Amino acid sequence: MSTRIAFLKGHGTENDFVIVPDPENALDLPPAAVAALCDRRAGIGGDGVLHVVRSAAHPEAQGMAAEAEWFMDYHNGDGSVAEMCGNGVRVFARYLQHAGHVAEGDLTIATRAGVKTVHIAKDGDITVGMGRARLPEGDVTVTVSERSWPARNVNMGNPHAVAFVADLAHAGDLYTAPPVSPAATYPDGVNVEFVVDRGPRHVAMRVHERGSGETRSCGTGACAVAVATARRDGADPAVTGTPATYTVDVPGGRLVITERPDGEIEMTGPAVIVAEGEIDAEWLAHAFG
Ligand SMILES: N[C@@H](CCC[C@H](N)C(=O)O)C(=O)O
Repeated sequence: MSTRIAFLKGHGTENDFVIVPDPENALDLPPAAVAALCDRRAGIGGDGVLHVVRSAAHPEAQGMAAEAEWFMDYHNGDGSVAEMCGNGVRVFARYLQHAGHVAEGDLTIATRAGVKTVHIAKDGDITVGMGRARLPEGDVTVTVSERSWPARNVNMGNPHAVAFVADLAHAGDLYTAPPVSPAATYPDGVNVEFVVDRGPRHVAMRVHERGSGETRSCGTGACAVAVATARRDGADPAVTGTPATYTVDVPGGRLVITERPDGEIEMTGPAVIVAEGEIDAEWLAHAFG
C-alpha cells in the first residue's frame, strides 16, 4: 500500500490553495511537485500551495519562531516561491483554527515577508496586518495588445504594478503575463493589477499573478491597489492624518483594505476550508521523479 500525505483545499475570495500540513518540515516539495499538486486537470488544482510548517523546523523561519509558531511556506502554482500571499495568510489562519492549533482571536504567522498579525473574528472574516507598502520612485508601463497604461510600482513584500484602466475587459484574456517596462524594475517578475472605479473609495480589479496566471483574487494585490488609489485620490493617510479604507472587488469576492496614518495596512476578507483528503505519495513522487 502506498504512503498517503494529508492535504486540505481552501480559498480566500476564490484564490485557491492546496494546504499541506507538515509541522516538522519532513516533506520534499520541489517546484515540480508543487506544480503537479496545483495542476487543475492532472492534480488537485490550486493557485498555489500553503506548506504548513512550524517556524522552528524551517531554515527560513527559525529566526521568527519566538514570535510566530507557524510558518506559511508559500509556493506559486508554477512551483516558484513568493515572499508573501495575502489571501494565503487568511486561509492559513483558517486552517490553523480548523485543525485546532489556534482559536478565534489574535495570532501571528511567520512569512517570508516577516511576521504577520492576524485576527479571526467571531463572524468568520479574518483580518491580516499586512505591514507597510513601499512605493519605489519611477513609473512603469503596462501593455496589453495595442493599449498601454502608466502604472504605480507598489511593493507589499512582493512586487506589484497597478494600472488604472477604463474597462477591466481591456486587460484581455490574461493568458500570458502582460509586459511591464522597464523590465529591469522587476528582476524577479511582477504581479500586475488592472483597476477601475466603482464608486467613492470603491474599486474593482483583475490580476495577473507572477507564477500563477490570472487568479480570482490577490490579497497583496488588493492592498497595492488600495494604496495606489489613495495616492491617486489625494487620500494618502500619512498626509491627511486619517485612515483610508477602500473596498476592493475582485472576480472572486470582496476585500476591505484600510491604511492608517502610520502606514500600517489591514486587509479583511473571508477564508474557507472546502475539503480534506490524502495525496498518493507514489503519484507525487512520479510527478516530479
Ligand atoms: N495570491 C497572493 C499572492 C501570491 C504571490 C504572488 N503570485 C507573487 O509571486 O508575488 C495574494 O493573495 O497576495
